[in-house]
Amino acid sequence: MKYISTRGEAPSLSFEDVVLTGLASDGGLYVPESLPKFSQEEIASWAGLSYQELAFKIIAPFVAGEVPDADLKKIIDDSYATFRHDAIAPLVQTGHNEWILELFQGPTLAFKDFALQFLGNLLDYILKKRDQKVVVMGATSGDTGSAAIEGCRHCDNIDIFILHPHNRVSNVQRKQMTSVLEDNVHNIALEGNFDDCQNMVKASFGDQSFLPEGRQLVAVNSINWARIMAQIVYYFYAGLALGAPSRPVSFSVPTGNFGDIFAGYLAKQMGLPIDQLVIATNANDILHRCISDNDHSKKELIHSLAPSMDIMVSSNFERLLFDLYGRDGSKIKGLMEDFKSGPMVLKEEALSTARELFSSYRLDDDAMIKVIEDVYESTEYLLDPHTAIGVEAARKTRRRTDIPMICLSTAHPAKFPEAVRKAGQSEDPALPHHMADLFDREERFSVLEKDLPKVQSFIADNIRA
Ligand SMILES: Cc1ncc(COP(=O)(O)O)c(C=O)c1O
Ligand SMILES: N[C@@H](CCOP(=O)(O)O)C(=O)O
Repeated sequence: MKYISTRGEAPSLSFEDVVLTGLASDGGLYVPESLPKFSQEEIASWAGLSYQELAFKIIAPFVAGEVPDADLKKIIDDSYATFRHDAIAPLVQTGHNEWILELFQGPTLAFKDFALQFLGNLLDYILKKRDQKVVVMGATSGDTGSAAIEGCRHCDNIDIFILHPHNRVSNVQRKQMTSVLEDNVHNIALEGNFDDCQNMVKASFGDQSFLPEGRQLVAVNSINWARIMAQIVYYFYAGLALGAPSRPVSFSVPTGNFGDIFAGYLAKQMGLPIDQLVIATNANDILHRCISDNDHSKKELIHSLAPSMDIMVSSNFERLLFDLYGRDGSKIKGLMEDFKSGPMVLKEEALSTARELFSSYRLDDDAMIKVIEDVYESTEYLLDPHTAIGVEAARKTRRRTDIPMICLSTAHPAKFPEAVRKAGQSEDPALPHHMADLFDREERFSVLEKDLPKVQSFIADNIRA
């Protein structure tokens, strides 16, 4: 299996090399040269497999033997051993044929654990085998950071630097990151927004000369292919649990960087019968505007009560565009260059395919709060703000009620007490037992200006020998 860049100029890479990178050298994102495809019979034969067994079936073709099967199975087993629910991704019914897929049962209470506990173990394995040390640099709007830190904190061969927007993540999210005090973990609170953090990460991948000799950057954001790959699994898992492939299923996905829903799109290309894929956005609605009005233009980022989705430039949209433009890297290069200085306008054919593939909907904070209230009143189920956006987007855009609609619950409500209180809850939702003392833990982080050379010197100064 080879991995190629969406901008067509960077060298193709093997699986292990693609895991050890982030952006391609031409600024593009890596994707597999071709996707594994599964027949309906093969998918049907997976009914009843455990999450870990299914993960192996789906991930192994992408690894293509570069990691021996027994080692890959162990990495998968270790990665999901820390989840709090035996089903790993349990389903809960909230309405007629409407389901919540709880993706927050991992150690840091968000869907990011599915890929990042796996990526942490995979990196540890590859780096030990190669006797190599790397620098992980990531940007977070709150959830990727803690999941990546949890996945990498025990890796001797990794120094990890996570940039979060100062005062723009919830207190629980900040504490989860900044109370990890291992020598190899560094939190930077950047005086800027998530897009500023993400831009710094991307710029640093483009020019890594600030690093000591022999070190390279590795991404933990969804620009890293391994993130997307691991997220494909739960689409198959939920689909199989609700009758696929004998019947289709639909998904609604709270969306920011477009990684999670892109994994759903890939599951569909690989053979899972998916009817609808709903892009659910908060007020930072560039993707909804793009699908509904062909308006993919940047606006000022809004600070919302679903802060993890406060993202304007959705990195993984480029991976979809690559497919929509016939996998022609030169066209994507041109589009992305134009987008630096103005809106991106999709050509008619690409837009109409995107509209066949995706529905979209946007919710602002007031509407989202009302959904948390209403769902709690009718079911006593407490949604987190991001999930609430997904649930309402599903209800508003659903075409067929005879097809199960699965709303991805991307975070635990305890991470966002502010929104939950506004939705009428008299107490903050309880944190799980392993985090009960979170607010008593010591914190360590550095506040830095939005200045790339300063951030890069901070990183260079703190890399262990
Ligand atoms: C809780 C939560 N929901 C939804 C999203 C959006 O996911 P994606 O960026 O993969 O679109 C994120 C982060 O991006 C998140 O942390
Ligand atoms: N919501 C994310 C933003 C980063 O997205 P990623 O999936 O590309 O890592 C976060 O919580 O950090």
